[in-house]
Amino acid sequence: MHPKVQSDMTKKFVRCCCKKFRWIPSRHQSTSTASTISGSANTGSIKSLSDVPGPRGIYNIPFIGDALQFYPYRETMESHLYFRHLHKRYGKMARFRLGMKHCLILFDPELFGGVMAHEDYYPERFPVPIIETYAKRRNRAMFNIQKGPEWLSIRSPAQKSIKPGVLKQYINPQSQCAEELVTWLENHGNNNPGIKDALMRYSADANAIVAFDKRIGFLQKMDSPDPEHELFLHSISQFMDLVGQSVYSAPLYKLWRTKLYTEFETAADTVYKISEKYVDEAKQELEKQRKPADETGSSEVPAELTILKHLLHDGQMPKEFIINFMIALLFGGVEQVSQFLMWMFWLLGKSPEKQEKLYTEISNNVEDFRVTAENIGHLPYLKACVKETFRRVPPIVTGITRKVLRDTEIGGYHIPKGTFLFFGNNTLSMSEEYFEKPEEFRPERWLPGAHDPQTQRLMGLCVLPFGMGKRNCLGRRFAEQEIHLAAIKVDSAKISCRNNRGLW
Ligand code: HEM
Repeated sequence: MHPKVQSDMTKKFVRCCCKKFRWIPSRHQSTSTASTISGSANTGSIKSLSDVPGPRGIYNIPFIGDALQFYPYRETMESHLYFRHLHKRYGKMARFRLGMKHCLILFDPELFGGVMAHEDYYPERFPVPIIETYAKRRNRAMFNIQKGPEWLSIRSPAQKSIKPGVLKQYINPQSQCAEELVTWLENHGNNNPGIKDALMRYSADANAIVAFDKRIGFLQKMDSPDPEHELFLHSISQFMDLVGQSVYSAPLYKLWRTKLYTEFETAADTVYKISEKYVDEAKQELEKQRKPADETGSSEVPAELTILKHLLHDGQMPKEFIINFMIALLFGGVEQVSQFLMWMFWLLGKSPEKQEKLYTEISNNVEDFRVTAENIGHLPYLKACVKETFRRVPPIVTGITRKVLRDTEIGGYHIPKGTFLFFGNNTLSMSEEYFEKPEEFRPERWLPGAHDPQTQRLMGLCVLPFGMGKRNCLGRRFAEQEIHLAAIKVDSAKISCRNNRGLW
Protein backbone atom coordinates (compact mmCIF):
# COMPACT_ATOMS: atom_id res chain seq x y z
CA MET A 1 0.00 0.00 0.00
CA HIS A 2 1.24 3.50 -0.76
CA PRO A 3 2.59 5.05 2.50
CA LYS A 4 0.46 8.18 2.01
CA VAL A 5 -2.76 6.14 1.72
CA GLN A 6 -1.73 4.09 4.75
CA SER A 7 -0.97 7.16 6.81
CA ASP A 8 -4.32 8.77 5.85
CA MET A 9 -6.11 5.57 6.85
CA THR A 10 -4.23 5.55 10.14
CA LYS A 11 -5.15 9.16 10.89
CA LYS A 12 -8.78 8.46 10.02
CA PHE A 13 -8.85 5.43 12.30
CA VAL A 14 -7.28 7.31 15.22
CA ARG A 15 -9.60 10.32 14.74
CA CYS A 16 -12.63 8.06 14.60
CA CYS A 17 -11.59 6.19 17.77
CA CYS A 18 -10.87 9.42 19.64
CA LYS A 19 -14.35 10.68 18.80
CA LYS A 20 -16.06 7.41 19.63
CA PHE A 21 -14.37 6.84 22.97
CA ARG A 22 -13.78 10.54 23.88
CA TRP A 23 -10.03 10.10 24.10
CA ILE A 24 -9.15 13.73 23.50
CA PRO A 25 -7.91 14.94 26.92
CA SER A 26 -10.28 17.43 28.53
CA ARG A 27 -8.96 20.79 29.63
CA HIS A 28 -8.22 19.70 33.18
CA GLN A 29 -6.00 16.97 31.73
CA SER A 30 -4.00 19.58 29.83
CA THR A 31 -0.34 18.64 29.50
CA SER A 32 0.78 22.00 30.81
CA THR A 33 -0.45 21.67 34.39
CA ALA A 34 2.08 20.79 37.07
CA SER A 35 1.37 18.20 39.75
CA THR A 36 2.94 17.64 43.14
CA ILE A 37 4.09 14.27 44.38
CA SER A 38 5.43 14.15 47.90
CA GLY A 39 7.71 11.58 49.39
CA SER A 40 10.42 11.27 51.97
CA ALA A 41 13.34 12.35 49.77
CA ASN A 42 13.27 16.11 50.41
CA THR A 43 10.98 18.05 52.70
CA GLY A 44 12.46 21.58 52.44
CA SER A 45 11.75 24.29 49.84
CA ILE A 46 11.40 23.31 46.18
CA LYS A 47 14.66 22.77 44.41
CA SER A 48 15.51 22.07 40.79
CA LEU A 49 16.43 18.83 39.01
CA SER A 50 20.10 19.80 39.03
CA ASP A 51 19.96 19.89 42.86
CA VAL A 52 18.99 16.20 43.02
CA PRO A 53 22.06 14.28 44.16
CA GLY A 54 23.81 12.37 41.38
CA PRO A 55 27.07 11.95 39.48
CA ARG A 56 28.66 15.27 38.55
CA GLY A 57 31.52 16.63 36.45
CA ILE A 58 32.66 14.42 33.57
CA TYR A 59 29.79 11.99 34.24
CA ASN A 60 27.35 14.67 33.15
CA ILE A 61 28.82 15.08 29.68
CA PRO A 62 26.38 13.49 27.21
CA PHE A 63 27.53 10.14 25.80
CA ILE A 64 31.03 10.32 27.34
CA GLY A 65 29.46 10.42 30.82
CA ASP A 66 27.12 7.48 30.17
CA ALA A 67 29.87 5.44 28.52
CA LEU A 68 32.00 5.90 31.66
CA GLN A 69 29.12 5.10 34.02
CA PHE A 70 27.86 1.99 32.25
CA TYR A 71 31.20 0.68 30.99
CA PRO A 72 31.81 -1.66 33.97
CA TYR A 73 28.39 -3.29 33.42
CA ARG A 74 28.48 -3.49 29.60
CA GLU A 75 29.91 -7.01 29.23
CA THR A 76 27.27 -8.67 31.39
CA MET A 77 24.48 -6.18 30.48
CA GLU A 78 23.82 -5.76 34.22
CA SER A 79 22.95 -2.08 34.25
CA HIS A 80 20.78 -2.65 37.33
CA LEU A 81 24.05 -2.89 39.30
CA TYR A 82 24.76 0.71 38.31
CA PHE A 83 21.36 1.70 39.73
CA ARG A 84 22.15 -0.13 42.98
CA HIS A 85 25.36 1.88 43.15
CA LEU A 86 23.39 5.13 42.68
CA HIS A 87 21.04 4.17 45.53
CA LYS A 88 23.90 3.33 47.87
CA ARG A 89 25.70 6.56 47.10
CA TYR A 90 22.82 9.07 46.78
CA GLY A 91 19.82 7.70 48.69
CA LYS A 92 16.12 7.85 47.73
CA MET A 93 16.50 9.83 44.49
CA ALA A 94 19.34 10.21 42.03
CA ARG A 95 19.82 12.18 38.85
CA PHE A 96 21.91 10.89 35.92
CA ARG A 97 22.22 11.34 32.16
CA LEU A 98 21.73 8.96 29.27
CA GLY A 99 22.93 10.63 26.08
CA MET A 100 21.09 13.94 25.82
CA LYS A 101 18.35 12.74 28.17
CA HIS A 102 18.03 13.87 31.78
CA CYS A 103 16.96 10.99 34.00
CA LEU A 104 15.78 10.64 37.55
CA ILE A 105 15.69 7.36 39.43
CA LEU A 106 13.40 6.90 42.43
CA PHE A 107 14.18 4.46 45.23
CA ASP A 108 11.08 5.20 47.27
CA PRO A 109 7.88 3.15 46.76
CA GLU A 110 5.72 6.02 48.07
CA LEU A 111 7.09 8.22 45.31
CA PHE A 112 6.31 5.57 42.65
CA GLY A 113 2.78 5.36 44.00
CA GLY A 114 2.49 9.17 43.82
CA VAL A 115 3.82 9.37 40.26
CA MET A 116 1.41 6.67 39.14
CA ALA A 117 -1.54 8.35 40.86
CA HIS A 118 -0.82 11.45 38.71
CA GLU A 119 -0.15 9.47 35.58
CA ASP A 120 -0.56 11.19 32.23
CA TYR A 121 -3.37 10.46 29.84
CA TYR A 122 -1.05 8.86 27.30
CA PRO A 123 1.89 7.56 29.35
CA GLU A 124 5.21 7.00 27.62
CA ARG A 125 8.13 4.75 28.55
CA PHE A 126 11.84 5.22 27.94
CA PRO A 127 12.32 4.92 24.16
CA VAL A 128 13.84 1.95 22.34
CA PRO A 129 15.64 3.84 19.53
CA ILE A 130 16.33 0.86 17.24
CA ILE A 131 12.61 -0.05 17.15
CA GLU A 132 11.69 3.61 16.63
CA THR A 133 14.16 3.88 13.74
CA TYR A 134 12.77 0.70 12.15
CA ALA A 135 9.14 1.82 12.63
CA LYS A 136 9.91 5.17 10.99
CA ARG A 137 11.80 3.70 8.04
CA ARG A 138 9.14 1.08 7.39
CA ASN A 139 6.22 3.37 8.31
CA ARG A 140 4.94 0.78 10.79
CA ALA A 141 2.80 1.35 13.86
CA MET A 142 4.77 -0.76 16.37
CA PHE A 143 2.47 -0.97 19.39
CA ASN A 144 4.98 -1.00 22.26
CA ILE A 145 6.61 2.27 21.26
CA GLN A 146 3.52 4.14 20.19
CA LYS A 147 2.59 7.42 21.80
CA GLY A 148 -0.41 9.66 22.38
CA PRO A 149 -3.83 9.00 20.80
CA GLU A 150 -2.24 6.51 18.33
CA TRP A 151 -1.25 4.28 21.25
CA LEU A 152 -4.66 4.55 22.94
CA SER A 153 -6.48 3.90 19.67
CA ILE A 154 -5.02 0.38 19.76
CA ARG A 155 -4.76 -0.20 23.50
CA SER A 156 -8.39 0.57 24.21
CA PRO A 157 -10.11 -1.78 21.71
CA ALA A 158 -7.44 -4.41 22.38
CA GLN A 159 -8.07 -4.20 26.12
CA LYS A 160 -11.79 -4.52 25.48
CA SER A 161 -11.20 -7.66 23.41
CA ILE A 162 -9.44 -9.25 26.43
CA LYS A 163 -12.72 -9.95 28.20
CA PRO A 164 -12.69 -11.87 31.53
CA GLY A 165 -13.83 -15.12 29.84
CA VAL A 166 -11.37 -14.96 26.96
CA LEU A 167 -8.51 -16.52 28.91
CA LYS A 168 -10.47 -19.76 29.27
CA GLN A 169 -10.37 -20.31 25.52
CA TYR A 170 -6.61 -20.69 25.60
CA ILE A 171 -6.31 -22.98 28.61
CA ASN A 172 -6.60 -26.35 26.83
CA PRO A 173 -4.17 -25.72 23.96
CA GLN A 174 -1.74 -24.01 26.36
CA SER A 175 -2.03 -26.99 28.74
CA GLN A 176 -0.94 -29.23 25.86
CA CYS A 177 2.13 -26.99 25.35
CA ALA A 178 2.98 -27.41 29.06
CA GLU A 179 2.60 -31.20 28.74
CA GLU A 180 5.00 -31.16 25.80
CA LEU A 181 7.47 -29.26 27.97
CA VAL A 182 7.21 -31.99 30.61
CA THR A 183 7.77 -34.69 27.96
CA TRP A 184 10.84 -32.83 26.75
CA LEU A 185 12.22 -32.55 30.29
CA GLU A 186 11.54 -36.24 30.94
CA ASN A 187 13.21 -37.30 27.70
CA HIS A 188 16.18 -34.98 27.79
CA GLY A 189 16.83 -34.61 31.52
CA ASN A 190 16.04 -31.58 33.61
CA ASN A 191 19.64 -30.38 33.63
CA ASN A 192 20.16 -30.71 29.91
CA PRO A 193 21.93 -27.67 28.37
CA GLY A 194 19.05 -27.39 25.90
CA ILE A 195 16.57 -26.46 28.64
CA LYS A 196 16.79 -22.74 27.86
CA ASP A 197 15.81 -23.40 24.25
CA ALA A 198 13.02 -25.78 25.35
CA LEU A 199 11.53 -23.13 27.66
CA MET A 200 11.72 -20.54 24.90
CA ARG A 201 9.89 -22.95 22.58
CA TYR A 202 7.24 -23.52 25.24
CA SER A 203 6.58 -19.81 25.72
CA ALA A 204 6.66 -19.12 21.96
CA ASP A 205 4.11 -21.91 21.45
CA ALA A 206 1.86 -20.69 24.26
CA ASN A 207 2.04 -17.08 23.02
CA ALA A 208 1.43 -17.96 19.37
CA ILE A 209 -1.89 -19.45 20.51
CA VAL A 210 -2.85 -16.04 21.93
CA ALA A 211 -1.41 -13.96 19.10
CA PHE A 212 -2.41 -16.02 16.06
CA ASP A 213 -4.93 -18.64 17.28
CA LYS A 214 -2.34 -21.09 16.09
CA ARG A 215 -0.83 -24.19 17.64
CA ILE A 216 2.62 -24.12 16.06
CA GLY A 217 4.25 -26.93 18.02
CA PHE A 218 7.80 -25.51 18.34
CA LEU A 219 8.60 -28.13 21.01
CA GLN A 220 6.71 -31.03 19.50
CA LYS A 221 8.35 -30.69 16.10
CA MET A 222 11.92 -30.31 17.34
CA ASP A 223 13.00 -33.62 15.77
CA SER A 224 11.54 -32.84 12.34
CA PRO A 225 11.47 -29.04 12.28
CA ASP A 226 9.37 -27.06 9.82
CA PRO A 227 11.70 -24.52 8.09
CA GLU A 228 9.16 -21.66 8.28
CA HIS A 229 8.50 -22.20 12.00
CA GLU A 230 12.22 -22.41 12.75
CA LEU A 231 12.86 -19.21 10.78
CA PHE A 232 10.05 -17.53 12.73
CA LEU A 233 11.49 -18.61 16.09
CA HIS A 234 15.03 -17.67 15.08
CA SER A 235 13.86 -14.21 13.94
CA ILE A 236 11.93 -13.62 17.20
CA SER A 237 14.97 -14.47 19.26
CA GLN A 238 17.28 -12.46 16.96
CA PHE A 239 14.96 -9.42 17.22
CA MET A 240 15.09 -9.49 21.01
CA ASP A 241 18.86 -10.10 21.22
CA LEU A 242 19.57 -7.22 18.85
CA VAL A 243 17.32 -4.85 20.80
CA GLY A 244 19.37 -5.78 23.89
CA GLN A 245 22.68 -5.21 22.08
CA SER A 246 21.53 -1.89 20.61
CA VAL A 247 21.00 -0.45 24.10
CA TYR A 248 24.70 -0.78 24.84
CA SER A 249 26.03 0.58 21.53
CA ALA A 250 26.14 4.05 19.94
CA PRO A 251 22.97 4.66 17.83
CA LEU A 252 24.89 5.00 14.55
CA TYR A 253 22.08 3.05 12.85
CA LYS A 254 20.08 6.30 12.99
CA LEU A 255 22.52 7.71 10.43
CA TRP A 256 23.09 4.68 8.22
CA ARG A 257 22.16 0.99 8.11
CA THR A 258 24.84 -0.53 10.31
CA LYS A 259 25.41 -4.32 10.42
CA LEU A 260 23.45 -4.51 13.68
CA TYR A 261 20.59 -2.55 12.13
CA THR A 262 20.39 -4.60 8.92
CA GLU A 263 20.29 -7.81 10.94
CA PHE A 264 17.56 -6.30 13.10
CA GLU A 265 15.62 -5.15 10.04
CA THR A 266 15.81 -8.62 8.47
CA ALA A 267 14.56 -10.24 11.70
CA ALA A 268 11.73 -7.71 12.12
CA ASP A 269 10.67 -7.99 8.45
CA THR A 270 10.62 -11.79 8.68
CA VAL A 271 8.51 -11.71 11.84
CA TYR A 272 6.11 -9.26 10.15
CA LYS A 273 5.80 -11.33 6.96
CA ILE A 274 5.10 -14.61 8.74
CA SER A 275 2.73 -12.91 11.22
CA GLU A 276 0.80 -11.39 8.31
CA LYS A 277 0.37 -14.88 6.87
CA TYR A 278 -0.96 -16.19 10.21
CA VAL A 279 -3.36 -13.26 10.58
CA ASP A 280 -4.66 -13.92 7.05
CA GLU A 281 -5.17 -17.59 7.93
CA ALA A 282 -7.18 -16.60 11.02
CA LYS A 283 -9.28 -14.25 8.86
CA GLN A 284 -10.10 -17.07 6.45
CA GLU A 285 -11.03 -19.32 9.37
CA LEU A 286 -13.30 -16.59 10.73
CA GLU A 287 -15.03 -16.32 7.36
CA LYS A 288 -15.70 -20.08 7.47
CA GLN A 289 -17.10 -19.78 11.02
CA ARG A 290 -19.55 -17.10 9.96
CA LYS A 291 -23.01 -18.41 9.28
CA PRO A 292 -24.27 -17.61 5.76
CA ALA A 293 -25.81 -14.16 5.37
CA ASP A 294 -29.59 -13.98 5.88
CA GLU A 295 -31.97 -12.10 3.59
CA THR A 296 -31.10 -8.76 5.27
CA GLY A 297 -27.48 -9.33 4.30
CA SER A 298 -26.11 -9.63 7.87
CA SER A 299 -24.09 -12.68 8.84
CA GLU A 300 -23.60 -14.05 12.34
CA VAL A 301 -20.33 -15.01 14.02
CA PRO A 302 -19.95 -17.43 16.93
CA ALA A 303 -20.51 -15.81 20.35
CA GLU A 304 -17.07 -16.74 21.78
CA LEU A 305 -14.28 -15.13 19.80
CA THR A 306 -10.55 -15.14 20.49
CA ILE A 307 -8.78 -11.76 20.70
CA LEU A 308 -7.51 -11.94 17.13
CA LYS A 309 -10.85 -12.98 15.70
CA HIS A 310 -12.63 -10.34 17.80
CA LEU A 311 -10.42 -7.61 16.31
CA LEU A 312 -10.77 -9.02 12.78
CA HIS A 313 -14.53 -9.31 13.15
CA ASP A 314 -14.86 -5.82 14.65
CA GLY A 315 -13.25 -4.54 11.46
CA GLN A 316 -12.41 -1.12 12.94
CA MET A 317 -8.67 -1.57 13.25
CA PRO A 318 -6.64 -1.54 10.02
CA LYS A 319 -5.03 -4.93 9.29
CA GLU A 320 -1.52 -3.51 9.66
CA PHE A 321 -2.36 -2.35 13.21
CA ILE A 322 -3.75 -5.79 14.05
CA ILE A 323 -0.57 -7.51 12.80
CA ASN A 324 1.66 -5.16 14.78
CA PHE A 325 -0.46 -5.58 17.88
CA MET A 326 -0.30 -9.37 17.60
CA ILE A 327 3.48 -9.14 17.19
CA ALA A 328 3.55 -7.07 20.41
CA LEU A 329 1.59 -9.84 22.18
CA LEU A 330 3.99 -12.43 20.86
CA PHE A 331 7.13 -10.54 21.86
CA GLY A 332 5.63 -9.41 25.15
CA GLY A 333 5.59 -12.97 26.35
CA VAL A 334 8.21 -15.12 24.67
CA GLU A 335 11.38 -13.98 26.37
CA GLN A 336 9.85 -12.82 29.62
CA VAL A 337 7.92 -16.02 30.30
CA SER A 338 10.79 -18.35 29.38
CA GLN A 339 13.34 -16.37 31.44
CA PHE A 340 10.95 -16.28 34.36
CA LEU A 341 10.40 -20.05 34.26
CA MET A 342 14.16 -20.65 34.22
CA TRP A 343 14.54 -18.68 37.40
CA MET A 344 11.50 -20.12 39.13
CA PHE A 345 12.47 -23.73 38.41
CA TRP A 346 15.98 -23.04 39.64
CA LEU A 347 14.88 -21.24 42.82
CA LEU A 348 12.38 -24.01 43.58
CA GLY A 349 14.94 -26.70 42.75
CA LYS A 350 17.31 -25.16 45.32
CA SER A 351 14.57 -25.23 48.00
CA PRO A 352 13.18 -28.81 48.01
CA GLU A 353 10.93 -28.12 51.01
CA LYS A 354 9.21 -25.25 49.16
CA GLN A 355 8.87 -27.41 46.08
CA GLU A 356 7.25 -30.15 48.19
CA LYS A 357 4.85 -27.61 49.72
CA LEU A 358 3.88 -26.51 46.21
CA TYR A 359 3.39 -30.14 45.15
CA THR A 360 1.06 -30.71 48.13
CA GLU A 361 -1.00 -27.63 47.26
CA ILE A 362 -1.28 -28.67 43.61
CA SER A 363 -2.14 -32.30 44.32
CA ASN A 364 -4.81 -31.25 46.87
CA ASN A 365 -6.50 -28.78 44.54
CA VAL A 366 -5.94 -29.90 40.97
CA GLU A 367 -7.74 -33.18 40.47
CA ASP A 368 -5.64 -35.60 38.40
CA PHE A 369 -3.41 -32.60 37.64
CA ARG A 370 -5.98 -31.47 35.08
CA VAL A 371 -5.90 -27.70 35.03
CA THR A 372 -9.18 -25.85 34.55
CA ALA A 373 -10.19 -22.20 34.57
CA GLU A 374 -11.66 -22.82 38.06
CA ASN A 375 -8.80 -24.61 39.84
CA ILE A 376 -5.94 -22.54 38.35
CA GLY A 377 -7.03 -19.48 40.33
CA HIS A 378 -7.08 -21.23 43.72
CA LEU A 379 -3.43 -21.92 44.37
CA PRO A 380 -2.18 -19.25 46.80
CA TYR A 381 1.21 -20.89 47.40
CA LEU A 382 1.89 -21.08 43.66
CA LYS A 383 0.97 -17.39 43.32
CA ALA A 384 3.33 -16.62 46.21
CA CYS A 385 6.16 -18.60 44.53
CA VAL A 386 5.62 -16.60 41.34
CA LYS A 387 5.64 -13.27 43.17
CA GLU A 388 8.75 -14.23 45.14
CA THR A 389 10.57 -15.21 41.94
CA PHE A 390 9.69 -11.84 40.46
CA ARG A 391 11.07 -10.17 43.58
CA ARG A 392 14.22 -12.25 43.71
CA VAL A 393 14.97 -11.83 39.97
CA PRO A 394 13.16 -8.73 38.66
CA PRO A 395 12.28 -9.19 34.98
CA ILE A 396 12.97 -5.63 33.81
CA VAL A 397 16.61 -4.62 34.29
CA THR A 398 15.85 -0.91 34.26
CA GLY A 399 12.69 -1.18 36.37
CA ILE A 400 9.56 0.62 35.19
CA THR A 401 10.20 3.82 33.20
CA ARG A 402 8.06 6.84 32.33
CA LYS A 403 8.57 10.12 30.52
CA VAL A 404 7.52 13.24 32.46
CA LEU A 405 5.00 14.84 30.10
CA ARG A 406 4.35 18.02 32.11
CA ASP A 407 6.32 19.93 34.75
CA THR A 408 5.94 18.02 38.00
CA GLU A 409 7.13 18.37 41.56
CA ILE A 410 8.48 15.10 42.89
CA GLY A 411 9.73 14.72 46.44
CA GLY A 412 10.35 18.48 46.74
CA TYR A 413 12.17 18.88 43.40
CA HIS A 414 10.88 20.61 40.29
CA ILE A 415 11.13 18.01 37.52
CA PRO A 416 10.81 19.54 34.06
CA LYS A 417 8.76 18.06 31.23
CA GLY A 418 10.89 15.71 29.12
CA THR A 419 12.80 14.16 32.02
CA PHE A 420 12.80 10.34 32.11
CA LEU A 421 11.81 8.60 35.32
CA PHE A 422 13.16 5.22 36.36
CA PHE A 423 11.67 3.28 39.25
CA GLY A 424 14.38 1.43 41.13
CA ASN A 425 12.36 -1.83 41.41
CA ASN A 426 15.45 -3.89 40.87
CA THR A 427 17.17 -2.30 43.85
CA LEU A 428 14.18 -2.07 46.18
CA SER A 429 13.10 -5.66 45.71
CA MET A 430 16.40 -6.69 47.31
CA SER A 431 16.31 -4.01 50.02
CA GLU A 432 16.33 -4.96 53.72
CA GLU A 433 14.19 -1.90 54.39
CA TYR A 434 11.20 -3.65 52.78
CA PHE A 435 12.10 -7.35 52.80
CA GLU A 436 13.43 -9.37 55.68
CA LYS A 437 16.40 -11.49 54.56
CA PRO A 438 16.02 -10.42 50.91
CA GLU A 439 18.58 -12.96 49.66
CA GLU A 440 16.32 -15.83 50.77
CA PHE A 441 13.65 -17.35 48.53
CA ARG A 442 10.64 -17.08 50.85
CA PRO A 443 7.27 -17.35 49.05
CA GLU A 444 5.57 -17.24 52.49
CA ARG A 445 6.13 -13.47 52.68
CA TRP A 446 3.47 -13.03 49.95
CA LEU A 447 0.79 -15.25 51.48
CA PRO A 448 -2.43 -13.45 52.44
CA GLY A 449 -2.18 -12.08 55.97
CA ALA A 450 1.62 -12.42 56.19
CA HIS A 451 1.96 -8.65 56.70
CA ASP A 452 -0.23 -5.71 57.61
CA PRO A 453 -1.92 -4.01 54.61
CA GLN A 454 0.42 -0.98 54.55
CA THR A 455 3.58 -3.14 54.54
CA GLN A 456 2.04 -5.34 51.87
CA ARG A 457 1.24 -2.26 49.75
CA LEU A 458 4.83 -1.02 49.93
CA MET A 459 6.19 -4.51 49.17
CA GLY A 460 3.94 -4.65 46.10
CA LEU A 461 5.13 -1.23 44.91
CA CYS A 462 8.77 -2.34 45.23
CA VAL A 463 8.32 -5.34 42.92
CA LEU A 464 5.84 -4.43 40.09
CA PRO A 465 6.87 -7.08 37.50
CA PHE A 466 4.07 -6.11 35.13
CA GLY A 467 4.39 -2.35 35.56
CA MET A 468 1.53 -0.21 36.74
CA GLY A 469 -1.18 2.17 35.61
CA LYS A 470 -2.61 2.79 32.15
CA ARG A 471 0.43 1.47 30.32
CA ASN A 472 0.89 -1.69 32.36
CA CYS A 473 1.46 -5.12 30.82
CA LEU A 474 -1.48 -5.91 28.61
CA GLY A 475 -0.66 -9.61 28.67
CA ARG A 476 -0.39 -10.00 32.44
CA ARG A 477 -3.21 -12.52 32.76
CA PHE A 478 -1.88 -14.53 29.82
CA ALA A 479 1.63 -14.50 31.29
CA GLU A 480 0.30 -15.71 34.65
CA GLN A 481 -1.71 -18.47 32.98
CA GLU A 482 1.31 -19.67 30.97
CA ILE A 483 3.51 -19.59 34.07
CA HIS A 484 0.95 -21.36 36.29
CA LEU A 485 0.34 -24.06 33.67
CA ALA A 486 4.05 -24.81 33.23
CA ALA A 487 4.67 -24.77 37.00
CA ILE A 488 1.73 -27.10 37.73
CA LYS A 489 2.67 -29.61 35.04
CA VAL A 490 6.41 -29.61 35.79
CA ASP A 491 5.98 -29.73 39.55
CA SER A 492 3.31 -32.43 39.39
CA ALA A 493 5.71 -34.57 37.33
CA LYS A 494 8.15 -34.13 40.26
CA ILE A 495 10.76 -32.61 37.98
CA SER A 496 13.28 -30.46 39.77
CA CYS A 497 16.11 -28.34 38.33
CA ARG A 498 18.61 -28.48 41.16
CA ASN A 499 21.67 -27.28 39.38
CA ASN A 500 21.78 -24.44 36.93
CA ARG A 501 23.37 -26.32 34.02
CA GLY A 502 21.82 -25.02 30.81
CA LEU A 503 19.64 -22.49 32.58
CA TRP A 504 21.77 -19.53 31.48
C1 HEM B 1 6.63 -12.87 32.76
C2 HEM B 1 6.00 -12.32 31.77
C3 HEM B 1 5.85 -10.85 31.49
C4 HEM B 1 6.40 -9.76 32.13
C5 HEM B 1 7.30 -9.77 33.35
C6 HEM B 1 5.92 -8.57 31.46
C7 HEM B 1 6.24 -7.29 31.85
C8 HEM B 1 5.83 -6.16 31.18
C9 HEM B 1 6.15 -4.81 31.59
C10 HEM B 1 6.97 -4.43 32.82
C11 HEM B 1 5.59 -3.97 30.70
C12 HEM B 1 5.67 -2.44 30.76
C13 HEM B 1 4.65 -1.98 31.78
C14 HEM B 1 4.73 -0.51 32.18
O1 HEM B 1 5.45 0.27 31.54
O2 HEM B 1 4.05 -0.14 33.17
C15 HEM B 1 4.89 -4.77 29.70
C16 HEM B 1 4.19 -4.27 28.63
C17 HEM B 1 3.52 -5.07 27.74
N1 HEM B 1 3.36 -6.43 27.79
FE1 HEM B 1 4.13 -7.70 29.15
N2 HEM B 1 5.13 -8.94 30.41
C18 HEM B 1 5.05 -10.32 30.39
C19 HEM B 1 4.31 -11.09 29.53
C20 HEM B 1 3.51 -10.63 28.54
C21 HEM B 1 2.66 -11.44 27.69
C22 HEM B 1 2.51 -12.97 27.81
C23 HEM B 1 2.08 -10.60 26.80
C24 HEM B 1 1.10 -10.92 25.72
C25 HEM B 1 0.31 -11.97 25.67
C26 HEM B 1 2.55 -9.26 27.10
C27 HEM B 1 2.17 -8.12 26.42
C28 HEM B 1 2.59 -6.84 26.72
C29 HEM B 1 2.24 -5.67 25.93
C30 HEM B 1 1.42 -5.68 24.66
C31 HEM B 1 2.82 -4.57 26.57
C32 HEM B 1 2.76 -3.11 26.11
C33 HEM B 1 1.59 -2.39 26.77
C34 HEM B 1 1.46 -0.94 26.32
O3 HEM B 1 2.47 -0.33 25.92
O4 HEM B 1 0.35 -0.40 26.40
N3 HEM B 1 3.41 -9.32 28.16
N4 HEM B 1 5.05 -6.10 30.03
